[in-house]
Amino acid sequence: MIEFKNVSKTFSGQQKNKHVKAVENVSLKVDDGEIYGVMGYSGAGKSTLIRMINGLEKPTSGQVIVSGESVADLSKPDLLKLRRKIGMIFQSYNLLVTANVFQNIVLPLTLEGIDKAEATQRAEKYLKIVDLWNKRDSFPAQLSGGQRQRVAVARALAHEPKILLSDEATSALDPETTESILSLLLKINQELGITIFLITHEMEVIQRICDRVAVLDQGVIVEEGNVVDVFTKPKKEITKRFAGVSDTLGVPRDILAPYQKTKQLVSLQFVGDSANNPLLSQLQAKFNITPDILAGSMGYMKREPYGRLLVYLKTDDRSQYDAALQYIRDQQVHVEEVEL
Ligand SMILES: Nc1ncnc2c1ncn2[C@@H]1O[C@H](COP(=O)(O)OP(=O)(O)OP(=O)(O)O)[C@@H](O)[C@H]1O
Repeated sequence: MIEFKNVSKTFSGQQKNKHVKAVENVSLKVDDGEIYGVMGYSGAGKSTLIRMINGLEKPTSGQVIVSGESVADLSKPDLLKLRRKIGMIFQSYNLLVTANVFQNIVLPLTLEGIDKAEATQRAEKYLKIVDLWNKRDSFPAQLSGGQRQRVAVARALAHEPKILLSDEATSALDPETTESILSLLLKINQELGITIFLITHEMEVIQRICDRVAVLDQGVIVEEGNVVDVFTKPKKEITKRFAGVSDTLGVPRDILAPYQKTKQLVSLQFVGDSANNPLLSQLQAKFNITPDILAGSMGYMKREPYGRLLVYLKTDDRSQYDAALQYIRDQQVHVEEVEL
């Protein structure tokens, strides 16, 4: 388990009295086996936060506790021991360019004192898990970005960590390769039971694999919780920006203006089972309302179906309209009347 208890980190600048508050009073808990994401724009404090988990940075105040131990209070040998339980992958892969794929896994293990036979066995096991056993003799320069990241994942796993830290691991990759690395991380989490703590500025990463998320803005956690809750009911403007959510789903205002006169423009949000209901056809049958769909998107939050629609509920009968809104709510679909 990873726990941040009122953690702040201030860097003193080169000029006197110039301090940067990189992380401010952060408290969060990550349970064993979870995939936890911290999301924020550049400079929000994400790297500082993740580096405090393996003791690369020390908090100015507060405590970071990993597997029951306060990281900043560990002796050097104990910190080394803890770091062995924590793997890390980066945007830039950090592979040894003069070593082939196999040696990239084996060398760090032997440096750690693991004997050659064991190191060789682990290299084979984890290169097979990341599906790169056939590239064991290649050098990093001969691999694609996605393959390099897979080597980095295998190298981290070969130390058999309990926790994997991921620092923007997919930020340099195209969407398809990103997807393949994210499904690899999900597999590692599910099959090996490794807790994953990741930082990212990409909503898709959080949406695809995380159980819980913290939104970090200028060092402060502004929203935190279950991914579906945080992104389907975002409270803060920054979270809405990440979720790409505006009530009008990007439809230009002049196109919406004529609908606005009747004030029967609504945004609907479906999560889980409610996404499978034939709601719109029921509105027609039950309330004689013709729903006019102006925009929409469907997708998944982890394995949960999730959708948004911007709909004009066409009817001259206001009481039918009000009854329809109540009916929509009764179906566990989140509905909001859109004000332009
Ligand atoms: N060693 C340092 N000395 C001084 N200031 C620092 C240091 N490291 C980070 N900072 C400052 O702390 C703030 C948070 O930086 P951090 O790198 O943690 O953010 P980030 O969210 O990871 O950004 P990015 O995604 O761009 O890496 C920034 O204002 C940064 O300039």
